[in-house]
Amino acid sequence: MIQIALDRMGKEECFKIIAQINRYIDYIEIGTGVIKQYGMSIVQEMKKFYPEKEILADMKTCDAGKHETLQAFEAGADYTTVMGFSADKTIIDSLQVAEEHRKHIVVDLLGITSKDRILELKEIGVKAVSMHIGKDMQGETSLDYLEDYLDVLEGFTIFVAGGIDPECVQYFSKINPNVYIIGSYITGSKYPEQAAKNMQEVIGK
Ligand SMILES: O=C([C@H](O)CO)[C@H](O)[C@H](O)COP(=O)(O)O
Repeated sequence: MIQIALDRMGKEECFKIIAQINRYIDYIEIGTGVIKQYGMSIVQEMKKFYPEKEILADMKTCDAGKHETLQAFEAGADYTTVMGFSADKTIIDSLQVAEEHRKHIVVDLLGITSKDRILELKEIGVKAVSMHIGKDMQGETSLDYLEDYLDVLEGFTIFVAGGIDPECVQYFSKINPNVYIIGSYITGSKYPEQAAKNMQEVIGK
């Protein structure tokens, strides 16, 4: 499945892109910077326009788990993100809110290299994780490391993110992701619809 990540763009452009690529995507991510710009109202509007899509608010919560998770769900998000390096209490509080609302938490593993931490996350009840290479580290990180995590990722729903384009899908596919998060390859393209179609063809449904 494909999640489009809407980052570094204005509200009008976010809606324009989704209108163009709607048929190729399953999840719509409202990026962290976009939420910082517009607040929770853009999450609310996106869900109103696309109720059939899974809406993920990329809150990147690292403290005040209960409050921020509630903010995302009350705005209509189906998924919200919590950072893997957060205190266990933050993650557990977020998971609890998700359970109460029958919604979902994706724990973002940005910056986490310890397999033990991933196993701890499983212990405390995390169901979905995102193997994420941050914007500022893309191009500096060899993607070969991904398959070293296959054993500890077993049993999680796996999201992958970080500069994914048709050429590097082969590296990410080694960990059998459930959801590919694609941002700039589509949103930075002159032809977003064609780019989204390319990704769908490479990834398959
Ligand atoms: O989470 C993201 C990043 O930290 C910027 O906020 C992006 O949504 C994610 O990396 C996907 O975008 P691309 O890397 O541009 O594909």
